[in-house]
Amino acid sequence: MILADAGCEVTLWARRPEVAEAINTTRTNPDYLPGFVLPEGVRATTDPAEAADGAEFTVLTVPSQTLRENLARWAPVLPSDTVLVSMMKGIELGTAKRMSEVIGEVAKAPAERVAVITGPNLAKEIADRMPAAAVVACRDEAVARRLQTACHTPYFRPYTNTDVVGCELGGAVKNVIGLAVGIADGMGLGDNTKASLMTRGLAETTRLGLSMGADPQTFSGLAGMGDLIATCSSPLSRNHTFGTNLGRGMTLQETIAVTRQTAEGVKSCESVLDLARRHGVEMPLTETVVDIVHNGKPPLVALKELMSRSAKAERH
Ligand SMILES: NC(=O)C1=CN([C@@H]2O[C@H](COP(=O)(O)OP(=O)(O)OC[C@H]3O[C@@H](n4cnc5c(N)ncnc54)[C@H](O)[C@@H]3O)[C@@H](O)[C@H]2O)C=CC1
Ligand SMILES: O=C(CO)COP(=O)(O)O
Repeated sequence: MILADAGCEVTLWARRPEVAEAINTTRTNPDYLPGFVLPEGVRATTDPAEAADGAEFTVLTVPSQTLRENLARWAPVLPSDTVLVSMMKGIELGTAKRMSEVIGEVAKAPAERVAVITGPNLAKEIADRMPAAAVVACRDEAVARRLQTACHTPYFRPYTNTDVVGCELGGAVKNVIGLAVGIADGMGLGDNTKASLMTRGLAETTRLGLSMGADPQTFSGLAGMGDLIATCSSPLSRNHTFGTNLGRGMTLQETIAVTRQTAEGVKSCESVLDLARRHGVEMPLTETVVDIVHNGKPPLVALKELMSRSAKAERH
């Protein structure tokens, strides 16, 4: 929608023929976005070759853990000069790779042809054309500027950044912190708790980023603090909502059963922790989320343990 509103011709690839058909005939996706009419410049197909044909930008937004498998199928039909754009906020399980790394590897694309769009961009608010800012990151600033122009609309204001690592980490880790804040909300805890989790969550994200060569300033920008605020404040966030259900006492299986859309942090909390261990970085909040979500630790026990960690200086 944003790309079409900015004047691009857009072809969506859809898995199900009925979804492509609905988009082409009624300009709606009744399953995922009922009530929203897509702009004229958007059409859909189930044929990846047709979707990719002549594409200046190829925007990838499948659930992170399915990217490798999907992209392996699409890679042969991608134009050799297309810029591959990730909007995914996850880290691959098993390899602990960022999505841009998976893209580079599977599509054999150099870093100059891989970009990221991230920031406080809750889907429903974007579909409502409510004003939002975002970050368009690419190692090659000229490519970031081209993508910035391609997605700049009166309601969507993208800023460029060359710190791809920091932008991706900001997006992936905020989902984990969003789960933590949701759990706290579900437990009936207050705004002090929420603010403390968000701030210390950003501190551990920055710590990880620094160890991976990211620019620390990225984390106080839209890809870091901005996205963290949106996810941790909004009932529209799937990660936040997932956490709230857990905090209210639902089991993991019950929570999964009532969650239809992708909550990336549920899987990525494990790969973020894996990444942290590979870099020798302590991430106590991420570890706590993994314990609650995957190791069955009761939230109240996890909270007590978190609060009784040894006292530290704030910078550590
Ligand atoms: N929804 C949001 O507000 C935002 C989401 N993102 C990121 O976008 C990425 C995708 O999430 P959403 O589109 O929001 O999730 P979603 O759950 O709304 O949609 C996922 C789409 O992927 C399809 N899908 C599921 N499994 C698949 C598979 N194995 N192969 C191919 N397609 C598959 C689904 O049919 C659906 O169309 C995530 O990494 C998320 O973090 C980023 C910014 C905002
Ligand atoms: O990333 C998002 C907003 O920028 C959306 O967050 P959720 O995936 O938790 O809904």
